[in-house]
Amino acid sequence: MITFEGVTKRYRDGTVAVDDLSLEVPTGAITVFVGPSGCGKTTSLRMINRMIDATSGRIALDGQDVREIDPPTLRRGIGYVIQQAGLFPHRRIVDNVATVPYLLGWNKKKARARAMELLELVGLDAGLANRYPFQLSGGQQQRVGVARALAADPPVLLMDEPFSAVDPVVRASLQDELLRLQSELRKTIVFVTHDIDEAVKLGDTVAVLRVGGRLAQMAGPATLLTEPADDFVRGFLGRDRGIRRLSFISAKEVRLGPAPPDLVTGEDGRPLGWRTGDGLAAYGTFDPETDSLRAALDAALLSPNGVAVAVDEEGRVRGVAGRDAIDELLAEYAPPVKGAGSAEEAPA
Ligand SMILES: Nc1ncnc2c1ncn2[C@@H]1O[C@H](COP(=O)(O)OP(=O)(O)OP(=O)(O)O)[C@@H](O)[C@H]1O
Repeated sequence: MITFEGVTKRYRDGTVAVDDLSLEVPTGAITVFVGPSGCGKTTSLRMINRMIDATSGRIALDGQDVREIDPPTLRRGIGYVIQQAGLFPHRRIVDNVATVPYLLGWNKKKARARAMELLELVGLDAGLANRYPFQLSGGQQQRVGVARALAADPPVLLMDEPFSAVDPVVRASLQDELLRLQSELRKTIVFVTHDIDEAVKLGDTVAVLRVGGRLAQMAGPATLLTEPADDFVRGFLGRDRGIRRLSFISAKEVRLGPAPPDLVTGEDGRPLGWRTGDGLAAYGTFDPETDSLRAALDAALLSPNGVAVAVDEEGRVRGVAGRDAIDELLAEYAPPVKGAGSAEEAPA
């Protein structure tokens, strides 16, 4: 566990970047620091591995004050991933990943073998190992950055906007990959982002900071979306807060009706499309057993007639949900925001 106890950072010019911050980062889970630009996210993160020292207060790692641990020892147990990966441009990918093992004095063979293992772990082809960073896409470089941070198997990982320099599609796949990795590795991860969607997707716990480095609210994503602490948090979550919340509600609740005859299915029971005058139109599907209400809504929006097709795990049609069935649940879980106050500070 990482504990912040009344931590303040005042820079030399008098800027108070973090003000009396107290919070706990649980072991083996992802804690996201989110908030508008300049709210002290990066400063808070870097005080953990002492790239920045706190002005006052205490940060402890499993009970030990980080100021009592010399920085190289401290950083050996803390992986660090930054935006645009920060790879060494003149080192091959394999040697970039092996950076920390080399520093730890491992022999080259062992360090490279570990690097190859890690490349596989983050989903990169072994054929990329001998390339240089500029020969990789942005998304691949970011994966290398994650592999490098994991090289010495540190229990703690600090990630500072690691996916913000890549396009939204690559970004979503990097996020999915991180969640997959985390389900295996169970690291203590502190993840900084200014993107609330990324925060609620990745965080087991989300800490919302406001400018001045003050904690506005710390909660699990579902609680954050349902019970924002104040107008600032409500404003930061945005007007589509209700829609985001749907991701945390099971689609099992959607009332299904029988599939109408104009839904054409194949012999295997899988949908082929909606019959129209001149062919088949697109359809959207969701699996009520595993998907969220958000997926059901997306499926309804994808179909020209607004009807979502419910399928089983094999993709076979189980029934359909019309907009009325989905609207019933939307009215319950995502009612229109009444009299939402304006945020003190606009989100980044
Ligand atoms: N070395 C420094 N000297 C003076 N002020 C600084 C320094 N580094 C950061 N700051 C200020 O401290 C505040 C917090 O900065 P920080 O980088 O921690 O915020 P952030 O939330 O990570 O922002 P962003 O999302 O824009 O990266 C900002 O007002 C910033 O200008």
